[in-house]
Amino acid sequence: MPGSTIGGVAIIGGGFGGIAAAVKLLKAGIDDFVVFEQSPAPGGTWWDNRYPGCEVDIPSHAYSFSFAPRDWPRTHATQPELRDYAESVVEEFGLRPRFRFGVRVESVTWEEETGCYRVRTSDGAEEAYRFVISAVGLLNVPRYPAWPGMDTFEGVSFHTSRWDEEVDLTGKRVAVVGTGSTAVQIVPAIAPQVERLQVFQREPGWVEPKGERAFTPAERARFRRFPALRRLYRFKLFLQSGRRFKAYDLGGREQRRMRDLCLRYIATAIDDPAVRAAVTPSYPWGCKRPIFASSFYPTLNRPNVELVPQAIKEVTPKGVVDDLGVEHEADVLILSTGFQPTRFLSQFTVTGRDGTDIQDFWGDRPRAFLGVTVPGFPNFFILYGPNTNGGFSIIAQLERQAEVAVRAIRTVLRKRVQRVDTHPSALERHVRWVDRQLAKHASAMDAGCHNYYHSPSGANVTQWPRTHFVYYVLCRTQPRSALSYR
Ligand SMILES: Cc1cc2nc3c(=O)[nH]c(=O)nc-3n(C[C@H](O)[C@H](O)[C@H](O)COP(=O)(O)OP(=O)(O)OC[C@H]3O[C@@H](n4cnc5c(N)ncnc54)[C@H](O)[C@@H]3O)c2cc1C
Repeated sequence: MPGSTIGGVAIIGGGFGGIAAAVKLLKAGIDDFVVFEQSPAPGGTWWDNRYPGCEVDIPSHAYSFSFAPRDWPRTHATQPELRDYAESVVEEFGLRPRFRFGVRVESVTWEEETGCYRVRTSDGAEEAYRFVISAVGLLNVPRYPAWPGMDTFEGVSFHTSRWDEEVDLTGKRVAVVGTGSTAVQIVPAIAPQVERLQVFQREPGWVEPKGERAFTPAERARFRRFPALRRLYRFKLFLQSGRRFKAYDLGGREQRRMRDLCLRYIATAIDDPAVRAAVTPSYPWGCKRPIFASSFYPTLNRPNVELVPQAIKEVTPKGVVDDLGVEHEADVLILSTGFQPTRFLSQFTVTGRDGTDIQDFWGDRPRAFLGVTVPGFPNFFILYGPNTNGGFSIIAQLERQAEVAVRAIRTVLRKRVQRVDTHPSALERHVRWVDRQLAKHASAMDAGCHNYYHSPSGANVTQWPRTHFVYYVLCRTQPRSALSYR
């Protein structure tokens, strides 16, 4: 764009990924950046998901930034606490003036002549930036089912990530569709309030008690007084997650241990033998995302709650029809049907060198070196990209990705070159390694469950196959030979 000013870094998305990128840039001494966020506030996942009972599944001292420790009141933070945390990190690092809230990025297009991306936004602006960091998340675009009759429903219907706060559920007949990580939080939270709650389950998940509790005042005081203790506790949580990780090995002892733990939990927490049978999965632990919930199973014992172990096949004006053809009337239909994680970067168009659209480059197999860079898309970085989901705390994974991006940007600036790009062979090697690791993983395509990890051709495109420590080491060591600067 001749004559126009060229910006430094455009960060797209103001969730924890965008915030991590912004702070890492500042810490590297790079302060020429902007964060585009379509919502009116930071937080991403924790801004969008406001359903009753929403909270994180993993311990908060691990699910927080290494550079922004917090005096967490509970082992697992609630959604309002996490939203507040996002706000407070934005304040602490003075990021607010860098945010452009309410602005959606529509496209980024590489321009060979200027060595910049043209960034087009929903407010009609077009600006040039030397670098782009995409932080638009993995679980950001809701998945709406295509059941026949959906638009004929006379009650109220909404997706869990678009919770309608105007709707009072008191005394209503409510149908929750889905029994994944979100539904198991909503069901116990709304059961005492509604007249009748039907929970539709297509396929059960392996559920383990979460063990959430408030920290005692003494524990909190110790963490405040001795920050090294808190760091040690965080480190211990990551170490323990390494043991859990072994359970993904199908033939291993840990796999059996996790199954037994979950089976014992079913036996002790659920009264009705028919419900116990219905919630018992027939596939290996770890095939689907493991579910952490301490109050879901006990809630199924309530007289006003019914588990319907059937998928939905149709919606009528009065309710839903299950796979067996039985109609269930409902006033409110809550779609706990998840997101569209395999459609990476569907939120905006990315055009790289020679006018290549990233979706054409990917076809049915979204792939990126370490999940972050893609050959032919210079100076472009993806956070929470292909095959990075897992590794315990996504915040930790996001920090590693932001570090890869910021180190590369700093190298471009230090070497006074125009661009950084990825050797195609480095990407192909990385993908082959990921595929080899995932072939032994409980989430493999043929392990026998429905999960959200696979693209239509069957490639697992979302999951990181090893622990966070392995990711950490690879992110520190591999970019040196995989990235080229000129
Ligand atoms: C209900 C739920 C529970 C979860 N629980 C856990 C958990 O227990 N542990 C865990 O590790 N992870 C969990 N996750 C995953 C969670 O998404 C990540 O931990 C993390 O919050 C992802 O941050 P992000 O910034 O990458 O993406 P997001 O939080 O999704 O943020 C992306 C941001 O990009 C913005 N955006 C998207 N497109 C555009 C555009 N074109 N222009 C401008 N802005 C755009 C969005 O508005 C959003 O604010 C959970 C996810 C969900 C949905």
